[in-house]
Amino acid sequence: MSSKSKIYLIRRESFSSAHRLHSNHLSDEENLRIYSKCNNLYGHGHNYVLEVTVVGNIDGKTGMVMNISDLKYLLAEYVLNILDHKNIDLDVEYFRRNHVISTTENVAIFIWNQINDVINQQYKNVRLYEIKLYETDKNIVVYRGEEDS
Ligand SMILES: Nc1nc2c(c(=O)[nH]1)N=C([C@H](O)[C@H](O)COP(=O)(O)OP(=O)(O)OP(=O)(O)O)CN2
Ligand SMILES: [Zn+2]
Repeated sequence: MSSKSKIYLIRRESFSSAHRLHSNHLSDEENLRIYSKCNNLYGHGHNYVLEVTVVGNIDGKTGMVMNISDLKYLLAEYVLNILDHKNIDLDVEYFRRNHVISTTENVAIFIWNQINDVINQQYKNVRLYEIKLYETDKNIVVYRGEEDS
């Protein structure tokens, strides 16, 4: 027996990473003009706060949409172990290999892509709804997997 109530379940995690905002599509002058202090050669760091929201119905047998502990372990394996205490540009293959600019927008999309398929494969009645990523208290990005048509 499952309820039809649609529940949004949120897990908050934090991680510390270094990065440098630098685009291979821009000259050094343009990089400095656009990214200013964030383009400093040896980078800088952030204590990111991540809020992952999944949505689903309550399972009548467990009273849960999914066990938040399972979400915790999933985030540890696919996100935190990869990003925490790393240099995003140098240590994270997706950013290093593809020269992806490590803006909060691109890190949020990376996190979505890291866990969306895993959640869809492991949980029939749950889907990933939102990645909310705080680069600082004031700089926040929300991504819901939407693509403009
Ligand atoms: N669209 C984006 N703009 C900027 C990003 C980003 O990821 N997406 N990132 C940065 C830099 O990473 C920079 O480090 C932001 O830090 P900072 O300027 O210190 O953050 P605050 O704005 O919170 O600092 P205050 O000076 O206290 O306002 C820049 N832009
Ligand atoms: Zn930064």
